[in-house]
Formats: sequence, structure tokens, C-alpha cells
Amino acid sequence: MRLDIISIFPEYFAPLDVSLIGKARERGTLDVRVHQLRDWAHDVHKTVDDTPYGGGPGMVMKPEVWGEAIDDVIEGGSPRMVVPTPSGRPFTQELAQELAQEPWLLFACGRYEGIDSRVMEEYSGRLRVDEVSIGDYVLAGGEVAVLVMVEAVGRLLPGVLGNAQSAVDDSFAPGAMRNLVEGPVYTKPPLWRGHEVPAVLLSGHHGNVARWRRDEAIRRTVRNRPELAAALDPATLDKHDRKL
Ligand SMILES: Nc1cc(-c2ccc3ccn(Cc4ccccc4)c3c2)n[nH]1
Repeated sequence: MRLDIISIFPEYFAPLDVSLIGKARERGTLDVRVHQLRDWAHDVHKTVDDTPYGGGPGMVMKPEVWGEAIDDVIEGGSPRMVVPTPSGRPFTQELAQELAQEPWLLFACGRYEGIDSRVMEEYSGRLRVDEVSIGDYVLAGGEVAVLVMVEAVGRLLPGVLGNAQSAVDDSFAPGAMRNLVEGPVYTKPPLWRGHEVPAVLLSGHHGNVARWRRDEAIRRTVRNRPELAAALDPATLDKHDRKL
């Protein structure tokens, strides 16, 4: 997968050189290219923003600079364009799975009050353009949102996660964990500061372990994410409720 990221703060993406994503880049699974938007601003001050039409606080990012940058980066190709914004469609595990199937993603990182909307209008005619929110809180720009999405998507790519099963067992993953968060995890020692590991996990009985883990996942979903629990098959809840 090729990932292009355009931003006025390319240094935000240094973390993509380390850990899972860094190794995927070394292996060639991921081809990440970060671009400085100001390289396409031609005035002496490399201006990328201007005052908003209709008034209001802050500044808006200029369409001309973005248009030149995107045209140069995509070179006539057709990546899927993802634009982080507070007003976008929610970024979910399902969307991460969808993006992980794409051969080429282009992330446009806005700052200030956002990017002139005509940029998304212009490229929606040529590319698949998704405006995406990573949550109902307001960031100062798109860079952190892109880091979140690149990690969530990157870990789903073949060979990136040491243990491919992990992704299958992810919270929210389609299939058995749909609408469920994960339960608690434990490792050695079996007793730590008076806290024991649940005996079932030491039993070696895989069926009982699987059932216990599902019970705990449902218990935690009901406690922390009632809106997800509401979407669970009532039969599932009912069966487990009796034990929860
Ligand atoms: N989930 C999520 C995404 C963002 C986000 C993404 C890109 C940008 C570009 C500029 N800002 C600042 C901004 C503040 C308020 C209104 C509009 C823009 C951004 C915020 N915040 N929260």
C-alpha cells in the first residue's frame, strides 16, 4: 500500500518511522510519503491560508495551494482521498478494514479552520473522497487524526501484525467480536501483590477459556459501551446475562 500525506507539519509523522508501521515500511509493505504543503505556496512567505469568506474567526486554507499539491502528488493517478475533519463520517474499525483494502491512500491534513471546501468538491469528481472524524472532540489539525488512521489501517495489512489472529480478535472487528469490546488480559506471574489471575485462564480448558473471555467481553461492553450492547443479539445477552 502506498500512503501519501500532505501537511504543513510533516514532522508530526516521525512516529511512522518506528514500531509496526516503521517495520512495514522497511519490508516494503507500506510506502509512506510525507509532503510539505508549503512547497506549493509560491509567495515569499509560503502562505497557505487566508481570511474566511463570510467573516468569522480564524483562517481557511487556500484552495490553489492544495490543488497544486494534490495534482503533483497524485500525478494523474486515483488514490482514495481521506480528509480528517470534525464534521466527517465516523472512523470505525469497519472503515479501517475498508481502507486497508485500498492500494493507495492520500491523506490531506488541514489546519486553521479547515481546508476551502472547493478542494474536496474538485477532487470528488475524480477520486473517492472521504471526510472522516476520529471522534466527537476538536483537534487543532488533521495530523493526529491521520496518525490514528494510519496505525489502525496499517496493523490490518498482511504481515504487519506478528500475530494475524490479533486483528481477528480485535474489539469491534466484524465477526465474533462485532459490537463487542475486548475483555481483560493477564500474563505471568499468577499472583501479583495479592491479585490472582482468574483460575479459568490457568485451567488449560480452551472451551471454558473462550466462554469466559466472551462473557467478560460482554460484561465490559454492557458496562462501558451500553450503546454497543444494545446492538448485540438479545439471545447472546440473555444467555450471558444469566451468568453476568
Ligand atoms: N475528529 C476530529 C478531527 C478534527 C480536525 C481535523 C482536521 C482539522 C483541520 C483544522 N481543524 C481544526 C478545526 C476546529 C474546529 C472546526 C474545524 C476545524 C481540524 C480538526 N478534530 N476532531
